[in-house]
Amino acid sequence: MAYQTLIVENNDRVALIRLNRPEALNALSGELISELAAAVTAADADPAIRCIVLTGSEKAFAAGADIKEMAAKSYVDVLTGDLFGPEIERINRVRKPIIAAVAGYALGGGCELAMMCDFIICAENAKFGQPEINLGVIAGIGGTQRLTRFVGKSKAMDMNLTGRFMDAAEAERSGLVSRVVPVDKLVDEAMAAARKIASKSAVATMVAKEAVNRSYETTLREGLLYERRAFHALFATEDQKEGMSAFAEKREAQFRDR
Ligand SMILES: CC(C)(O)CC(=O)SCCNC(=O)CCNC(=O)[C@H](O)C(C)(C)COP(=O)(O)OP(=O)(O)OC[C@H]1O[C@@H](n2cnc3c(N)ncnc32)[C@H](O)[C@@H]1OP(=O)(O)O
Repeated sequence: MAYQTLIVENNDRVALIRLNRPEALNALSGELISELAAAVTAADADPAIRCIVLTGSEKAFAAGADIKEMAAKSYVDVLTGDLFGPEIERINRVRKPIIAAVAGYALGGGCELAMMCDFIICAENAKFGQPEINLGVIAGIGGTQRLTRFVGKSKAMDMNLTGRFMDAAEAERSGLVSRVVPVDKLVDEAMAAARKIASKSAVATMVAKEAVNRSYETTLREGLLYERRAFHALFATEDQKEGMSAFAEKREAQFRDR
């Protein structure tokens, strides 16, 4: 499919999706967000793809929702049109792992989009923020909920109430990102992580993603039981036999996703 605001490359079982609206710092226009939802859904359905990497440019991952496009909308418009709702639901339903590779600004919806991914690798120049308060609104797709779970109440309040940005070092210290790398290594590092994930059992990978995400939505007791049962269930797969035999035989496992 041809996209106007994205560049999609499928490379060695990894879909690399680049947001591509440089003139607006990858602001999330209606067109961009619909194309992104379509691209991640297509990658999720493609049996040749095992992992997705989402990135932007060196200057901006994404500077948030497109303010100029939203400015004149009324309450009735955004409520009845469910602004962002359906597209974000589609992105959140992706079952394959998604890595956000963030350089430059990840603000508002950009920060929220990165947090929707399974983990974030960022460049040394990354800046995260929820500056919606400066526009007379609040975050609308995760900035008050996911950010609080990542960095705790105090920092999430600070960022949502003052609109201040967090740099890469603070983001790593706070647990928002998993690693920080030089800008020119960002995409290579994210692609290497994605290829590593692609080499594992796709069944175990999918179950692991679901189990970690479950920890956000349930009690510890329920989550631990869910995890244990999911672990037990993987003993019904050929990949469990292959993985454990390969360990004992001191060779690389050849997973077949069965
Ligand atoms: C998803 C929700 C519900 O949570 C809501 C949101 O996300 S609301 C949006 C939150 N984001 C912001 O408030 C960030 C807005 N952008 C900026 O503050 C600055 O652009 C900057 C600090 C990221 C970068 O500043 P600078 O380097 O000076 O570049 P600019 O000249 O400002 O920008 C270049 C160009 O991009 C356009 N731009 C930038 N951000 C947006 C945006 N969010 N929406 C629409 N357009 C954006 C900016 O207007 C410039 O274009 P021109 O005016 O020169 O044509």
